[in-house]
Amino acid sequence: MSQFWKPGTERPQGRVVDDEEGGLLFLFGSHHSSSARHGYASIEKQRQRLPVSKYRTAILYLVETHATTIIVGETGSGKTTQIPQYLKEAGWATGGRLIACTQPRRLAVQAVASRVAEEMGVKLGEEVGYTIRFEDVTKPDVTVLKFLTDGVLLREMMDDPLLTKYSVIMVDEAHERSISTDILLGLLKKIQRRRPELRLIISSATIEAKSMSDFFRMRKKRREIENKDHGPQVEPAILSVEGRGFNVQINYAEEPVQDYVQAAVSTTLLIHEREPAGDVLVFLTGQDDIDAAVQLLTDQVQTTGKHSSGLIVLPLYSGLPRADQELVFSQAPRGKRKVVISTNIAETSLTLEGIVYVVDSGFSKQRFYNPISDIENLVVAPISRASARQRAGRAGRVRPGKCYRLYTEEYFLNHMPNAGIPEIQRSNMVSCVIQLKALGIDNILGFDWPASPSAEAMIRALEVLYSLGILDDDAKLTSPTGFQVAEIPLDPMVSKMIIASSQLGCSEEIITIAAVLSVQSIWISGRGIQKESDEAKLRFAAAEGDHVTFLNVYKGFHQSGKSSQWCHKNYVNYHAMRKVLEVREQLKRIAKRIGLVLKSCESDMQLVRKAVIAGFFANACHLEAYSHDGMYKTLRGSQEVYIHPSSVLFRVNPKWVIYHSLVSTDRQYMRNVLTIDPSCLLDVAPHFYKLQQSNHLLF
Ligand SMILES: Nc1ncnc2c1ncn2[C@@H]1O[C@H](COP(=O)(O)OP(=O)(O)OP(=O)(O)O)[C@@H](O)[C@H]1O
Repeated sequence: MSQFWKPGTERPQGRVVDDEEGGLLFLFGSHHSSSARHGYASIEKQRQRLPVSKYRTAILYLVETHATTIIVGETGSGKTTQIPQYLKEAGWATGGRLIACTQPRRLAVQAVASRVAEEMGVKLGEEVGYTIRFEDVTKPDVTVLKFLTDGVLLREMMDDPLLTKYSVIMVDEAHERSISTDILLGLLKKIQRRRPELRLIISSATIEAKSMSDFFRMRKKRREIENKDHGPQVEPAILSVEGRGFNVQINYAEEPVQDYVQAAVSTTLLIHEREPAGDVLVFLTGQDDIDAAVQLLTDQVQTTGKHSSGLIVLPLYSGLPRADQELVFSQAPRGKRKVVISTNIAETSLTLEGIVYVVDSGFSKQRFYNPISDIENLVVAPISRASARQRAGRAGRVRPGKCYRLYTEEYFLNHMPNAGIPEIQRSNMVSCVIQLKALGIDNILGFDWPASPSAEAMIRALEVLYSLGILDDDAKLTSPTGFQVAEIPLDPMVSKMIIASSQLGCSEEIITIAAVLSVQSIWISGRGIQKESDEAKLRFAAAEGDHVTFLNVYKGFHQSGKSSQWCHKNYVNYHAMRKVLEVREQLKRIAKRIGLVLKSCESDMQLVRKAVIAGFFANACHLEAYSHDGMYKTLRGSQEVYIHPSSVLFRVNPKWVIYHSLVSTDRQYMRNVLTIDPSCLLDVAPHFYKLQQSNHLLF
């Protein structure tokens, strides 16, 4: 590999722990309680070896004496798995109180909770439990350590605004600055003023510690009052945990790579050919990239035949069904090498035990929102150095590892941004505004954020919510629509579409469509199979567009007995369809809970179209009369957009359409497109559109 790779000079990610007790490779057990096997070090010894264990007393002292403690430490130092246990051991979970530890991602919540349960020798769901969207694995009065996503903790606030059952809340991976983490931090700061006994722990990377500390520092007057009461110190404490896990050798590409998917595949094959045993974790950007890489790896393995028996390739992205996601935790059979190809879902908090090699493309899909055009795009963008370190840190957790960065060292050192932009500053704010409104926070513009979103984005969000009938003239949630939308954990436009479908009598169909829209793509696409997959798509194509086409696919899948062969034959992604089934069931449960009527309209697609328009009327577009290349203009904002090649309406170019989302490459492309009758826009959203005398629709 030396022609392509050059060892880097970045400070090593970790140190090699001395082999005093039984050999490096035998320090840690497997994910699912293997500590007793093969003479592995006992879990207690593993815990003691983690760098954070030397700080146990200091951490407990700071938490006792400070309202907020910010803990900074390298990846793998043991923050997530150990600190909640220390708190429990020190008595913070007595008297019916709970300790919470939040994570930005669902998969990490489950993985960390099961590891901590294993370390404590208890059954998951009893003393140690977790809650993620649609899934609660906790037991009332029994669970004392609870892992949850920050989004779920926000939802808990709707029932218990002061989060009274928690004694300590640890916000983990705060440096990721996910939108939910930032809202949570703003709200926790408010709660702290009303509940001085509540303790916060913010675990963060170094670069963010100072800004977190500034954010939680209270104003002088307040400080003086509270210090008189001899309560905890209100100045945040910062503790830096020194020490890391195992050594990770960093290798950089010698030249910039042209095609990171192909480069990731070649690097994986080289690792497989030349490196000793150990699993590989590859970071790409999204389902399309990952499916393409899985396909390429499988093809190359088959054509060369060289590696055929040795590789097990597993995709990992949020659109995969749970059971498939969990496969990444299983051990590869003896003599086989597992290759996990993942989005940044695996970037933080996860320990995949067999991983020795990490291949980092240097890219991830990131949201970028433009409040002027009101367009939010998921863009493939370079990651930050903080992310690159997190990715490298996925190797070296249970033994030394290697990381192959598919970019040059010069790029890493001189061009890669140090940290990413907080999500709240590059996102559409509609969901966030609804959440705050549902929590009774009316003065959204005056809310104390760790990083303020732009005023334009806020105003845009208020406008959109008003036009959807979710907020009233006083910017309060409407009843029942606004409150119902707040209960559905989806984009408000999708939620509004579901609510409208209940009134129109087509909720069964619309819930299916909403479930399909929640996965990235239900089609199998990739290099070399485009023609076949396009032909297969035509079998389901509906003149109305993609939404109705999805209903045809769902029907076919259902009639086939949910068969994987049927999917394979029709170039439909079986994983994605299983996820659709999962989400569909969850949405039906929520719909029932909030009093929606579940009903099918059979084949009346007019009703389906009307319901889609009720949510997405703001995304209406008109084909430009003079355009020969299918250029549309959005009615609102007059932005140039085109139908995405993956749409069944690509090249059909109907006159009027609405889209679900935009992707930006060389142009702005509309994904998931439906033909509409413009008069319907006036029926459904008369407050939003009006007819000009010349019969043109005006926004
Ligand atoms: N499922 C697991 N199987 C084996 N070892 C594990 C597992 N989970 C954690 N560990 C061990 O515990 C160490 C600390 O993990 P922990 O998640 O607490 O670290 P952290 O400091 O929070 O890092 P990060 O910020 O990357 O999440 C890991 O490096 C690994 O050695």
